[in-house]
Parts: sequence; structure tokens; C-alpha cells
Amino acid sequence: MNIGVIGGGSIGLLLAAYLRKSQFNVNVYTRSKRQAAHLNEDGITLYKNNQTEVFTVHAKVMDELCDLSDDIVFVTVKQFHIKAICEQMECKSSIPRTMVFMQNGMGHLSLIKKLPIETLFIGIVEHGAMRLSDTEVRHTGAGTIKIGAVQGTGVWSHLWKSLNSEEFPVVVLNDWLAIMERKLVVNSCINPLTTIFRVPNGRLVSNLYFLNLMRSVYEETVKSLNLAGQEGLWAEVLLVCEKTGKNRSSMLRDIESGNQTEIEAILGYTLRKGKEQGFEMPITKFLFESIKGLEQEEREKIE
Ligand SMILES: NC(=O)C1=CN([C@@H]2O[C@H](COP(=O)(O)OP(=O)(O)OC[C@H]3O[C@@H](n4cnc5c(N)ncnc54)[C@H](OP(=O)(O)O)[C@@H]3O)[C@@H](O)[C@H]2O)C=CC1
Ligand SMILES: CC(C)(CO)C(=O)C(=O)O
Repeated sequence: MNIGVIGGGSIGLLLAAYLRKSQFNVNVYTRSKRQAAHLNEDGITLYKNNQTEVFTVHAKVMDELCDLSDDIVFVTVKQFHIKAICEQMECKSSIPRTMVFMQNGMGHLSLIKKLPIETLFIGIVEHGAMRLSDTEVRHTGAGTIKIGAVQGTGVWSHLWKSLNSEEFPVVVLNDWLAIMERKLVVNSCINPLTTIFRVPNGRLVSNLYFLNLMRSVYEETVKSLNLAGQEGLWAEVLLVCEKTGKNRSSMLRDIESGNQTEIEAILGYTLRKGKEQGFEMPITKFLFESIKGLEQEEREKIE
């Protein structure tokens, strides 16, 4: 079976490595020629705790492909890249029948549902991963990948079963929208606060002042999504903080490396939901403006 992974970032390299570990043939589609060349030459080096493993992969430049003929393709770009990916797909002579989109945040669903593919999955990533170079990735926090079928179902249970392992758990859940919303709550609570205070995820639990702030963000978020009173949701946020305790959130790393963040897809979305229902979300608004402000600071430093 041929499996494609679009995006050679932190999650793309992590996923490609574990797919290879499960003996699948993996093609990684990168944005740059340089990264594709490095991956073909050196493979992917995966660091986890004190272990180092190297996996060979085939890599190609996404823009240079005429067709994408893998059996299944995982899309691991950032949420704000999805529009460009959908446009690139329109130019290919053939596209896969099954795709899995693994983005944080909401808002891209309407775009991906328009793609002419039979089976569409979303994947919720609860792992922490950090790309160290074009070919090296560190598995910084072990979590779970949750898969949900948005349209079609296909016959993929063998893939999820083969990929699933103790160190890389994969579960299939029926209620994918609920899973996405729960992940949105997790990211709304963790990502902006860790970015403003420049702390790893675990500090939001071990520092009581940060914990109080996170609880306030949580209250506003669950109200905007009509999830107030959902059993186990606050415990889930705390568990992710603990499990990825040493991890710097993807938003913090984006700000530190001068990249755009996914704030629009995370707090931008919950703010819109709150507005639709006519209530104020002062803390969320403060966090949203703070992250937009930090993005601008970083941009102006570079210019
Ligand atoms: N990293 C983490 O720990 C976690 C991440 N997530 C989520 O997973 C998703 C991916 O995150 P992450 O891997 O960290 O992001 P990265 O920024 O590390 O990776 C995104 C990759 O997509 C590539 N890319 C962008 N556009 C294209 C394109 N048109 N064709 C091919 N490649 C493209 C980028 O290329 P280039 O390198 O050339 O810019 C980059 O390598 C996000 O939604 C994130 O929120 C969720 C949980 C944890
Ligand atoms: C799970 C978590 C919070 C891990 O850091 C994440 O999704 C992110 O960083 O974007």
C-alpha cells in the first residue's frame, strides 16, 4: 500500500516515521526542493526519549507532481495552508480517493468537503512533535491520534490497526465533530497562554496562577461552543497539559520562529461563535489580540 504525507513539518515527519515503522511505503510531499532532496538522501531520523531511529522515505515536491496516486494521503500542513492545498489538488491529473486532514482548529471543513474525493477523514493529533531539521523530528509528547470519518468510510480498519501501537496509539471515533470541538477547547486553553507566557504546556498546570487563567479561558470557550457541563472535558485539558508537559505548543513555536500562527482557526472561531450568540468573551478577546500583536511584532522584526 502506498501512503502519501503532504507536508514535511513536525507532524508530517512524525507520522511518516511511524508509518514506515509499521512497514508502509511512504511518500512525503514537501514544499521545498531542498527538503525533498534531503529526505531522499538521509530518510527521517526520529528521536524519542533516548532512542534514535532512521526511516527511509520517498520524497517529492508537491508543486511538481502531476498526479497524487497514493491509496491514501494524509495532509499535515497548517490550517491556513489548506486553501492552497485544495487549489493545488485541482491542478493534478488524478487525486487520491481517500484523504485524512490533520489540522488543529476549525474553519477548514467547508473547504475540504468540496474536494472530489470519496472518503474524507479528519485526524486529531494529541502528540507533541518538533521538527529539528529537514530530516529530523523529536517526538516530544506521546498522545493519541483520533480519526473520524467525515464522508464515506472506505475499508481502512487494517491501516488504523497496523499503525496503532503502544507508543503511537490510533483510535477511530464516530463522533468526529465532537472530537474536533473537544480538541478546539484543548488548543484554546493551552496554545495562546503558553505563547504569551513562553512556557511549556505543563506549566499551565503546575503554576496555580496560570491554571486559574486557563480555567477562565475554558469557561468562555465551552460557553461559546455550547459544551458547558460536558463530562470530563476540563480533565482532558489538564491531561493534555500533563502528557505534553515538556512540549512547547505549536503556537509558541510559531511565534518564536517568526511564523504565522493558527490563532484565527482557534480563538477566531470561538469568538465568532460567542458573537453569534450575543455574549462577550473578554479573556478570549484579550488573548486573540495579544497573539495577533505578537505575530505583527515578529513580522516587523523580519521586515
Ligand atoms: N507540532 C505539534 O506538536 C502539533 C501540531 N498539531 C497540528 O498539526 C498541524 C501541522 O502542524 P506542524 O506539523 O507542527 O506544522 P509545521 O509548520 O511544522 O509543518 C507544516 C508543514 O507543511 C508544509 N507545507 C505548507 N504548505 C505546503 C504545500 N503547499 N505543499 C507541501 N507542504 C506544505 C510546510 O513546509 P515548509 O517547511 O517548507 O514551510 C511545513 O513543513 C497543525 O494544524 C498543528 O496545529 C497538532 C498537535 C500537535
Ligand atoms: C496538544 C498540543 C497542545 C500539544 O502541544 C497541540 O495541539 C499544539 O501544540 O498545537
